[in-house]
Amino acid sequence: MSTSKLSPVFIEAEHIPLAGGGLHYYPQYIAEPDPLYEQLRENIPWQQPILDIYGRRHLTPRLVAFVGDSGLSYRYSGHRHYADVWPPEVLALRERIAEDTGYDFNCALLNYYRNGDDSMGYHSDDEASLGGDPCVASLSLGCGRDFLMKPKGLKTRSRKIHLASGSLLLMLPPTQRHWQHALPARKGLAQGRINITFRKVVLSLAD
Ligand SMILES: O=C(O)CCC(=O)C(=O)O
Ligand SMILES: [Fe+2]
Repeated sequence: MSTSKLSPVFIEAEHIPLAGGGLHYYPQYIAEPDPLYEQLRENIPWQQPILDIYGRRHLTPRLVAFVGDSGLSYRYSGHRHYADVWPPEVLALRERIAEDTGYDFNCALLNYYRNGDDSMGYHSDDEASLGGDPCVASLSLGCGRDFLMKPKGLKTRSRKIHLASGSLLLMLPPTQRHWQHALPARKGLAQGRINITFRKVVLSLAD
């Protein structure tokens, strides 16, 4: 049997067990995140979709993009989104994450939080098109931000994880079934952050 030397990425990995799920957190998955952050911020065709919440229209409080394998679409936040082609640096990340974790993905949602006013509310990544129990891999670049989690049905958070620049958070099955997560606003924070969540749309289940 071959014994391969573990890279620092895995030595520092933290497993966070959750009742009905679990996380793997790799704080320094990317050694030099700043150039990648700048590159994506400048080159991704960011959009700000309009959300319909109880009949009122709101601009999404962050910028988004959706990339993936050709022809793939994914329904989230009330709209169907068609995948843009993979930017080469995001495709390379997908391949590296698949190799390192054993999970493969066919699309990614990118979120650009321009400053601390931008946010994402509580939700689960549990769309039918992701199949019953998806693994979601979340890569963070730029300003560190708090990521909150709470069991479905509870009002208050029960976990807070500070997502550092260059970190990778794996939300393991069946986390999406039992937990919600959010990225709250942090008033006064001037720096931006980009998060990429890699997902696998199960084509036969696409709605
Ligand atoms: O920005 C984050 O860390 C979370 C993003 C997220 O939950 C999502 O895209 O579904
Ligand atoms: Fe999410």
